[in-house]
Amino acid sequence: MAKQYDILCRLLMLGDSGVGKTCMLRRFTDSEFDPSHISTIGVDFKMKTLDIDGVRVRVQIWDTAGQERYQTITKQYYRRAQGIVFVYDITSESSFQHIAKWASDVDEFAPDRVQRILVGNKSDEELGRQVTKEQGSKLAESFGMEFFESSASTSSNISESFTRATELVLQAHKRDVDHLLGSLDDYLEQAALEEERAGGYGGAAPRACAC
Ligand SMILES: Nc1nc2c(ncn2[C@@H]2O[C@H](COP(=O)(O)OP(=O)(O)OP(=O)(O)O)[C@@H](O)[C@H]2O)c(=O)[nH]1
Repeated sequence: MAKQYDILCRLLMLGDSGVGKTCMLRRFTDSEFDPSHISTIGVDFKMKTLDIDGVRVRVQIWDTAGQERYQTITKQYYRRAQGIVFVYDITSESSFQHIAKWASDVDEFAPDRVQRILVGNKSDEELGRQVTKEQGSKLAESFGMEFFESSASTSSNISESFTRATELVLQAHKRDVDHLLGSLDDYLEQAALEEERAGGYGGAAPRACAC
């Protein structure tokens, strides 16, 4: 059977519990928003295929638990990440302050070449805003990251954020794309197996995502 993608790209979402990582991912892959907060246990993932400049990129996005008690588990996933989406909640000053701690963990545990973006989520909650757009932008700049404000609720900048993170990974690997294609074949085989075993997101999502 013909391959449905050219490259597999692995992104990892990091940020405090409750900032909206799972909601962002669901919005991106399933176009859904569920206002309830069920904390992620450990890690979960979803996949979506993007067309970036004619390259079919199968993006595997790992959604990690923000809760401290899962950190030992989640850190094991940093090593294989190619892109990191740091997320804070614009209505939570503490989640913004903690980005420095998430970034320092990534420095310690992720590959040197990992690409990063910063996302301030819940931009629809203007009345509860505790972190200005300028603060977010400055922090991102200080870490050399691109910055977005998003809303999983309204869908604002959700696709843009994940797509940009994927583009950055592709750019970073452009020179050794042949090597990437080879090694990512293994990833896809493994991912397909895991997806089949897990039945997608907690068994609720269809196996083939809307890509
Ligand atoms: N208003 C608003 N609420 C949001 C948005 N994104 C998420 N939420 C709400 O924030 C809460 C937490 O969202 P989750 O996606 O479960 O948060 P999380 O970061 O995955 O949390 P952990 O799994 O514990 O790490 C939920 O009640 C969501 O409904 C958003 O863009 N706008």
